[in-house]
Amino acid sequence: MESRKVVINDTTLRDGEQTAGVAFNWEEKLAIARSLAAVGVPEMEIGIPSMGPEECEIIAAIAALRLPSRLMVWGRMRESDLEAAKDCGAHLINLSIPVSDIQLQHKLRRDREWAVRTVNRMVRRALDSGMDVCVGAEDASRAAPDFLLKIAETAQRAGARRIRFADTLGLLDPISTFERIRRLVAAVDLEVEMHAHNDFGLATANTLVAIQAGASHVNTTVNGLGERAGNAALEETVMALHQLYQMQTGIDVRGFGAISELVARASGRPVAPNKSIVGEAVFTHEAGIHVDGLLKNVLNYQGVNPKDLGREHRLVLGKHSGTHAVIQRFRDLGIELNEIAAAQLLKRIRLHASQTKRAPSTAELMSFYRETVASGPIPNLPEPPELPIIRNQPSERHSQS
Ligand SMILES: CC(=O)SCCNC(=O)CCNC(=O)[C@H](O)C(C)(C)COP(=O)(O)OP(=O)(O)OC[C@H]1O[C@@H](n2cnc3c(N)ncnc32)[C@H](O)[C@@H]1OP(=O)(O)O
Ligand SMILES: O=C(O)CCC(=O)C(=O)O
Repeated sequence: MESRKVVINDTTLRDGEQTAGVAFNWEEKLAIARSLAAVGVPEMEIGIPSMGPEECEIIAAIAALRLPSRLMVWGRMRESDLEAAKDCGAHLINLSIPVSDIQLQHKLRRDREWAVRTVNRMVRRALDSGMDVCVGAEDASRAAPDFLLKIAETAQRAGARRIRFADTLGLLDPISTFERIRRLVAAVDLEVEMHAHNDFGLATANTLVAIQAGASHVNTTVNGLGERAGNAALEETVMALHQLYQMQTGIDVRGFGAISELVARASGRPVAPNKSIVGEAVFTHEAGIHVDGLLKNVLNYQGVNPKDLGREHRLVLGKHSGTHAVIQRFRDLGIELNEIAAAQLLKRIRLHASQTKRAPSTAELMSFYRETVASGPIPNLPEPPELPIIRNQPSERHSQS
């Protein structure tokens, strides 16, 4: 892809915190904001001033940090929400309005004409308060396409700088996302921001496709936190932009592990071991063919380079191991196995894995080895080393790159 820059507007502190049961305290909000700014996230949506004075104070405290990131707050298309937001110190306000008929009629009990009039009036009012304005087109994916364009044109005429396309229920697939965003980008001279939800597991894919269709801004959350199934994950979106499209975001991905842990702790939502990019297990390998391939040349089974994230490949022994992995592991422990011994030990390791559902520790491996030596003559099998060698090899981690 071309060297066009895309702006990440991370909404961990707004949509992320909307996850049912999540409530960040003051320190956690400040710490998350600081961490996002430290890795170079250029924009963040930090809260909802209309929630009341306490929320406004937290927002103002984040603003007082004078982070290098632009700060957005969220509000409804209401005077009261604008009033609440105007002294918080945010640079941008996202004024949200549902644009699907279902939500206009059955949530707000309004019609399309009301929506157009309201966007026109509220954007102008918001500009008077000195903030830049984004119009949040809620439920845009279920809106009549021509009506969405009318809202966007109205927003532009009134002076908004951006329109957010919200796939509020996560109903789009990549092809429909591409078509809708391309149409929106072609119709208006506004920044276009994609806000994707993950109800079908497509949030990151839809976000990437929106960028291909011309979106200038995208919303993400750390660990993909957010309403229901969450939003597009920051770490997935940024890594994919860098690696798959050679697009730059200015974000230092080496900080993702720490931010992920911080947000997991603060949200009480642990990260699944297989969660892309930041999951504990995403660079761990057991399968014999994979480990053999990695040992011969790491590129055989390396899609993402763990070093880019400050991590390492980790090899573990288990039910699916092969003899090459066993030989290498014992070599690391100072023992050169022959193939017969490796095959015997592999059997023992498989039995252990089936019984315990975990990798053997170093001490257990050494005990398997002693059992193997004791069990009968295996040509050229050395005596087990003395204990200091075991103590010198405490780590279960094997760096391969
Ligand atoms: C899709 C999204 O994520 S949108 C963001 C949603 N986020 C949140 O709701 C989290 C924070 N929310 C809150 O703290 C509260 O809901 C508040 C402070 C915003 C509002 O609280 P309350 O005034 O008690 O209203 P409540 O939440 O029960 O109902 C929502 C009201 O907002 C109205 N509303 C909803 N969206 C909009 C909108 N975009 N523009 C104008 N009004 C809206 C509803 O019609 C309803 O108004 P009504 O009382 O006239 O029927
Ligand atoms: O209107 C917006 O700003 C988008 C709100 C949102 O979080 C959503 O629709 O999923």
